[in-house]
Formats: sequence, C-alpha cells, structure tokens
Amino acid sequence: MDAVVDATGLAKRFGETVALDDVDLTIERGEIYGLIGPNGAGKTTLARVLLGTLAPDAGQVRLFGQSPDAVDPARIGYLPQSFDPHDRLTPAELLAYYGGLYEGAQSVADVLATVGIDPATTTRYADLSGGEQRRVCVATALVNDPDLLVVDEPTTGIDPAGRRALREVFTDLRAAGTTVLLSTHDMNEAEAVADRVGMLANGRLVAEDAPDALVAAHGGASRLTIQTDAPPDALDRQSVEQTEEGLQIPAVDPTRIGAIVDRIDDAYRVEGLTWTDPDLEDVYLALAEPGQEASR
Ligand SMILES: Nc1ncnc2c1ncn2[C@@H]1O[C@H](COP(=O)(O)OP(=O)(O)OP(=O)(O)O)[C@@H](O)[C@H]1O
Repeated sequence: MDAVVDATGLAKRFGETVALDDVDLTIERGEIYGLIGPNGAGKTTLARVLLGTLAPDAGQVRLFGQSPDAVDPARIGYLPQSFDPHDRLTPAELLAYYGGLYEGAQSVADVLATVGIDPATTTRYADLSGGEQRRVCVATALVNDPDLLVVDEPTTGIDPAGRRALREVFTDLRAAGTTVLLSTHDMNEAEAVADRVGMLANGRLVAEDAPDALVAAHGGASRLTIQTDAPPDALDRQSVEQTEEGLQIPAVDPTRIGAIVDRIDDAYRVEGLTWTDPDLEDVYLALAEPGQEASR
C-alpha cells in the first residue's frame, strides 16, 4: 500500500447544507480515481478539503503521508472547475508564468502540445474558443509535472477528439506514476480511464469500486428496446416499459429475442431492435437520489 491520498471521516457543512458527510477516501500511487455525483454532491468541496484549501469540520487528510499544508506545492497540480487566468496573455505566456512558479517546470511547448494547443499561437487567451481555453487551463495544472493531479471537470467544453486525447494524457501520467483524481460528469470518461470510481451523493460516498464492478453491482440488467408502434401489452410480458425509443424490456435472454418480436401482431410496425448493456450512467442514475439535481 502506497497511499498518496488518505482521508478519514471528512465532514463539511455550509450552514444547513451538508457538503461532506463522513467521507473516507484512499487513493494509491499511480491510480486514476474518478469522482462522480450529481450537482451539489460535494465533489469540489472534497477536492478542496483534500488539497488543504478548505478546512473540514471533522476528519483528517494525509497527502504523501503529510498534512496537505506541508506538501511541496510543486508536487500537486490542481485544475478547479472554474478557472479564469489572465486573459490578455497568449497560451505560451500564461504557461511560462505558471511554470515560473516552480523549479524544474516542464517545457512550455511540450505541455501545450500535450493538450493540443499550438505553442506558437499569438492568439490571446481571451480570444481562444471555450474548448481551447479549457485545454490551456489543463496545461497550467500539468506544467509543474505533478505527482498528484486533481482535475475538476477538466474536459467541459472540449470536443470529442480533444477529450479522447486528454484521456490519453491521464493514462500516460498514470503510467509514469502520477496519481489522478478526476471529478467528472462524463460517465464515458470515468469508465474509460478510472481504475476506481467513487460516487458522491449528498456528501456521502455511496459506492466505490472498479467501474465494471460498479456496473455489475448497480447497473441493472441489459435491455432490449423494440422500436415499434405496438403498445406495451402487445408483448404479453411483465416489465415492458414504454420509452421514447420504443418498448423496453429488461433482462431478456438473447435467444428469446425472435420469439418476443414474433408476438407483436402484424397490425403494428417493428422498425428496429436495440440491445443495451448497462454502463456507469446506469449506476449513476441508480445511486443518485431522484430529484436531487432538480432541487439544487
Ligand atoms: N462556500 C460555500 N458556501 C455555501 N455553500 C457552499 C459553499 N461551497 C459549496 N457549497 C454547497 O455545498 C454543496 C456541495 O457543493 P460542491 O461544489 O462541492 O458540489 P459539486 O459536487 O462539486 O457540484 P457540481 O457538480 O455542481 O460542481 C452544494 O450544495 C453547494 O451549494
């Protein structure tokens, strides 16, 4: 065991709002830990408490075996959810500025190339597209070559190719021994890169495991969807749900698909069949308290 993050019993309230409720979290060296949860679940609060920028009401945090305040800042890269760097500088000037805060920072050109930004661009930060700005922000968290990288929704606004490229950045960092805490609303991202995923809901860590183990435990059954104008009772089965896509039936034995479709009277049209395996989004929906997002 080589824990980079070791937190126990973390609690934090803001007035009546319980942001963290008895959270224990351990992240091993070289692990990518994905943190998911509804808006207001406590993800940003947890990241800030772990990094020592917000004091918990209760509980203890050790980073690299030390109190967060004692850790050399050069060992940590943090990308907050909202981060507005000086917007009259070019990407290279910004990175030179942030890199200048650390001894032995990475080359500005290399870091910008890693996030897909042309190091030679003379476009100011203010004039970059939203996705380009976010890429530059990610670069600021990487420039000191951190041992622990904490990124809060890093790929928001970034296009699919850029997201994929950043996933590779994270897995390359893991291969080099960097520990990554990735807070995200992108379930594909968490499923693709995280070794373990923790789900926060109402400040509590309600589930934590490898993504496939979480899906097996909480994702539910595979679903067959029949795109048809037939009503649910045309199938003469229990648990048929009318969805926007068509009639949805859980836990179908694949060898029975033909027989099920044959039940539908010729008076109705059958336009297609879709088979869906459960994924992390199903875990999220199963564990998030219904209505929580709407009430925040
Ligand atoms: N400084 C603060 N003052 C008052 N309430 C706060 C403060 N910071 C956070 N909160 C509240 O604590 C709860 C947790 O917030 P937090 O930002 O940690 O959630 P989150 O999981 O990161 O949400 P999101 O997915 O929307 O970013 C929310 O209800 C929020 O309104």
